[in-house]
Amino acid sequence: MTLITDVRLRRVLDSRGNATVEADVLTESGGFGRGKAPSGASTGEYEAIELPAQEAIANARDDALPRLIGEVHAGNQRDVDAALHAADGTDDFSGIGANSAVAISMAAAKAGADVLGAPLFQHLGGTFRGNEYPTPLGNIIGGGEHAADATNIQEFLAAPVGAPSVEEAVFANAAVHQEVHDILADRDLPAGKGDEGAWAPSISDDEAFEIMDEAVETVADDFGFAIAFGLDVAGAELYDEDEGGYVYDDGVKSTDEQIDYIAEKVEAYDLVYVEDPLDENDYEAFADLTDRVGDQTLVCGDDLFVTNVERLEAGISAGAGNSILIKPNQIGTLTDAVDAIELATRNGYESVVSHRSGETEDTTIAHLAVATSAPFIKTGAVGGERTAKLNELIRIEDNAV
Ligand SMILES: C=C(OP(=O)(O)O)C(=O)O
Ligand SMILES: [Mg+2]
Repeated sequence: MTLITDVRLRRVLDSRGNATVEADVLTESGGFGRGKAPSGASTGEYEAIELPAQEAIANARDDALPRLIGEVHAGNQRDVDAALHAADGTDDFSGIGANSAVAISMAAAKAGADVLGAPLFQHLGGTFRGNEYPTPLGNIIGGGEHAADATNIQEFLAAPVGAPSVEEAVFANAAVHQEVHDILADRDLPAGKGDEGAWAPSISDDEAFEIMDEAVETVADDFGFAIAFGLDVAGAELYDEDEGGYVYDDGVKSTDEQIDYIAEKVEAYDLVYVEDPLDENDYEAFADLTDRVGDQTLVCGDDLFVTNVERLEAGISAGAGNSILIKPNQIGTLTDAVDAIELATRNGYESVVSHRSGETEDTTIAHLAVATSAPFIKTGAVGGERTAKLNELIRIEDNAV
């Protein structure tokens, strides 16, 4: 029933106005699924390779489609993703492009769900899934590679850890976003938005910490549940070996100083989450920081692990981090992403399913988070390509998908 009968690929826009890959998968019995690839800006050195959209489409048409059409069932995700790997023939998807691979992988999953008449999360996770919902981490203030002339730390993230429902959590994050706008206006600080919709004022990181602290406290009082916050430091973007460490506007921190700095911020602000606090090649420094604060906060590897089971295995052996960011396009297929989540879970690492800074209206990651009972999802706070996922979570919770 789910035999793939056609795969159509086209170039569409992402949220930055760049070209990305959209895939449609059709099946024998009329099943249909559509997936779109997101795209990073602060990409990890070890990510699967995104090719220019037209090149990825041309290569996938030549190499992947003959291995899928009439050959593979969309309902068997492992077969679909194995065919994509076989068609690609490299270990980093530089043949057909991780953007073509992930778009087809997600489209096939949706076609499989369509044939079953089941929600995507249930097709991916099974019938016993759908009762646990991730806490959304909402990007509120940001800079780094996502906005010029703003904070050095890439993302200050609201974390509504006490929310009684996804719906309340999503609205709390939006309220923190509005509250920060009001605080910035009171301080006469103009701010545009970065790529993910976070405010991008020209302020120091210290001021951003203060503003976040004030905003989450105000909104927590209004909503009546605990809201904490966290960070994506995007340490690999700050790290410069030639400069001898992590380069901030107010100076360079050595690795030991960076560890102290992050540990102090965790203590001072009760941070519940710190992503990529250190460079993507420094498992040892990640392990040192995890020793220091791993019982108080999630130390999450994004560029460190790149959703890759081998890099995660190395991290587990080293004691580096206690959490992994899961970005399907970083590794190329849903199978690889789920394998990384399952390895993480078996080893006590928390999974945080994540968007990219360049996004589309695709909602697959909302379903993936529910399907795998991921405790967190990072997918912004406002902006259409972000609310597409947040609103889908609300619908999933409401049994409306
Ligand atoms: C979402 C992120 O940004 P990008 O997509 O630019 O890697 C991130 O670093 O976690
Ligand atoms: Mg990151």
